[in-house]
Amino acid sequence: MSGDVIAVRGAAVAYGGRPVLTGVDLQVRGGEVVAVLGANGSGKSTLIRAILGLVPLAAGEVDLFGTPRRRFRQWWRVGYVPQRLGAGSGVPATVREVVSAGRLARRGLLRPARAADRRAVDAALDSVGLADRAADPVGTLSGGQQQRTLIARALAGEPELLVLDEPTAGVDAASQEAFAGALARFVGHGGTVLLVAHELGPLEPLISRAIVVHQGAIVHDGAVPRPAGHHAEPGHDHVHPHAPSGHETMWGAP
Ligand SMILES: Nc1ncnc2c1ncn2[C@@H]1O[C@H](COP(=O)(O)OP(=O)(O)OP(=O)(O)O)[C@@H](O)[C@H]1O
Repeated sequence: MSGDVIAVRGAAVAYGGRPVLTGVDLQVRGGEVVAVLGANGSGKSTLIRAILGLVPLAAGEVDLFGTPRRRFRQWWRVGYVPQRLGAGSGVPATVREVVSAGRLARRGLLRPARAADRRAVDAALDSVGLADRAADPVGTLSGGQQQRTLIARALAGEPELLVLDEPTAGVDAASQEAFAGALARFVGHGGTVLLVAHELGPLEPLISRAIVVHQGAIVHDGAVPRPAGHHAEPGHDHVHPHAPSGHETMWGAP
């Protein structure tokens, strides 16, 4: 039994027989903020989805909070922010409704919301700077604000571990700053973070460790690597989460 929040040993994932991750070992300890970097298609999202059990492992093991993931039931301890809201879902939910959904794992579906639930939702909205938009339909928000809504939904559950897939990809500067602030507060309260990032931007000072995924394997685990090539130039403004193939990212080949 380890004190790791996440422990991955020898993990492999294949889609339709095609290996996408192989031989992945990763430990994340309590209080760490670990960034998962790598070129488009390298397997970053697949890694975090495998950790959460959203895609099956072809080999290897994952433990969450010291429990084999197959037996892990305490999902309120984990907040997950997927890559983006489904475009044009047409659901006219308000920001507060979406964020309140983050309380469900805490309170169970049948028990009515209590003051503590409302407080947690208010705190989460505040933390991402959306308190004044709480009553607005999510669809009227900018992409960055919608992304912040998903982050608030995860924070509302008061998780111990936050797993985020490209939380700032294609997001405006104000939303990036708001997210960095929310993350700093979460970490300040002892939270643990695993996040996929294309570029770190204002998150960089918060990152305690970076791993780089290249062609389905972890090729670096340690300090945040230095940006390379033209992406390192001041003023380079990369906002495309999914660059066309052939376009090298700043975290490209090791
Ligand atoms: N559901 C799926 N079915 C089949 N192949 C998939 C599926 N999801 C991802 N892949 C493929 O697996 C590989 C890794 O994808 P993944 O999304 O993990 O990469 P990524 O590093 O997160 O990329 P990006 O930065 O573009 O999000 C890619 O070649 C991708 O096309």
